[in-house]
Amino acid sequence: MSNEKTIKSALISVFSKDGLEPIVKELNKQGVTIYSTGGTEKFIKDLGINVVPVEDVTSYPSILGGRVKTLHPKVFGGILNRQNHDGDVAELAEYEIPQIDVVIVDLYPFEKTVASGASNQDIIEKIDIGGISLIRAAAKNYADVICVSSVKDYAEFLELISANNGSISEEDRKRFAGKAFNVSSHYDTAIFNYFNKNHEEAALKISETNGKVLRYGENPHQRGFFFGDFDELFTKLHGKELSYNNLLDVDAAVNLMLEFKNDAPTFAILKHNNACGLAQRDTLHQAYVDALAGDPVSAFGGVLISNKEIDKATADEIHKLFCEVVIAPSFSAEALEILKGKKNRILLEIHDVDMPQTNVRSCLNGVLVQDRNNVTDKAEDLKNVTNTVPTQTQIDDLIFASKICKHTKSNTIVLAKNKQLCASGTGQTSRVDALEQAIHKAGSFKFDLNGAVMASDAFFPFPDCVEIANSAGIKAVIQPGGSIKDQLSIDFCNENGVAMVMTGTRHFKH
Ligand SMILES: NC(=O)c1ncn([C@@H]2O[C@H](COP(=O)(O)O)[C@@H](O)[C@H]2O)c1NC=O
Repeated sequence: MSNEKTIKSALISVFSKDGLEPIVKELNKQGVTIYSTGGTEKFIKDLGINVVPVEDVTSYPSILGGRVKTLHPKVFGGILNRQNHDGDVAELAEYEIPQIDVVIVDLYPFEKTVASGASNQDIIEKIDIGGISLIRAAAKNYADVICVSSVKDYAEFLELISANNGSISEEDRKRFAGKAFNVSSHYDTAIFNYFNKNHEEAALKISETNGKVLRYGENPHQRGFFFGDFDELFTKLHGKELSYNNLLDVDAAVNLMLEFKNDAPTFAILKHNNACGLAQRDTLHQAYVDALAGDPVSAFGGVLISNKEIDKATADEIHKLFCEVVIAPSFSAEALEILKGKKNRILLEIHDVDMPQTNVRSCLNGVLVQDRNNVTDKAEDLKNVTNTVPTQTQIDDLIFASKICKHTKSNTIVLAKNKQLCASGTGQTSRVDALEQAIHKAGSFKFDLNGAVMASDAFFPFPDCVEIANSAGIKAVIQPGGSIKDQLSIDFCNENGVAMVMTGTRHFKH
């Protein structure tokens, strides 16, 4: 190992004292001089270990309620000096500055304080100034100093110092410096985002510290990574590693099923981010059977999601299908046993947490950001625009179809009947193509579209869609409205006894 340095002194200033004890004991065993701040100093003293208060170095007390305690040339000189620089060494001696070889800091918990709903004043007080400066200084001077900036790194640091009698290589010091700048930049991002809640500054700062290298990206020749806290949303119960495409499907499935979160048992099957089967029934087993009937061909290799615990009867059915992922709020013990029967099948228990309220995607040489589409069409939002008004059953189906439509790639047309997805046209370049695709698909799986309803993600520019739908037996339509030619579609519906409602809300999904 190159340029090993033996630790002789350490500055420790931590908010949370968790996990510190073994480190302090090891440093003490190795005869390291420990400098420390108020609460940390007391913690170390209480362990019966010698510690030098940082005030003895600075000859200043902690002032302004702790806002200034380590911010002093004698502290930062001790960290930032270059040990191979004669001028620095001379100045250290001249000003009686002690050399500091290790800095261990745990910052004030800014993000946790914001998340707790604390007052602005409490949040401001949790902006760590001294700690972040110590981290940056120690990391900058990794040539001589090692910086431990997170509890997560304590175990590794302890191993390093125990294994080599307190001697640490430059590679390790540099690696820890990288970790330190990860901590400091994440911390500043959180602070900026708190100050920039209303986007006064035209800047986007995203900091995800839980990165994961995926097997590959969308295709095997592309690299892929996921940056996010998967474990916050799911408990993975079984199966292989999730791929890039699995993650996209899981995202689509979760967002779709949130529409039915509090409804009767609902089951959805997705392929390539779109629902190819979805049904709502009195039992989950029946919901699954009827979802699968929507398109048993596409369901092969799909992602499955339910809004209720998966029971044995449903698991028995699912087990007959080759599917990549099954997501549910919970699985009964028997269901789990059955579904684990396929080694690679991924089983995810979804937690009851909110999805992010912002969508981000790459665009040109930058990123596009928008609010989440939080509008779900409800019965009270529907405006009857035709002489024929929909029946209650049709209204239920219209809302059901509109929820699926909202989560299907544009242009889309969704056909549904009795709370079952009959077929959809997805991602088509014209609305007529989407409708014709849906009718054709419904025909291939022997759906009788007489009495089915149609949902469209955006308005009908011409009356052609209602004309085609009527010919297929569809008698109720939901769409946002807003075309200058809306009246042509309304007139056709009136002449043919079709009920049409408008929502006023477009649900494009590109
Ligand atoms: N003001 C300073 O000079 C200063 N120096 C270190 N701190 C922080 O004080 C905390 C430790 O305080 P204590 O040892 O008193 O429990 C750490 O979170 C550390 O990041 C400071 N506090 C905030 O900026």
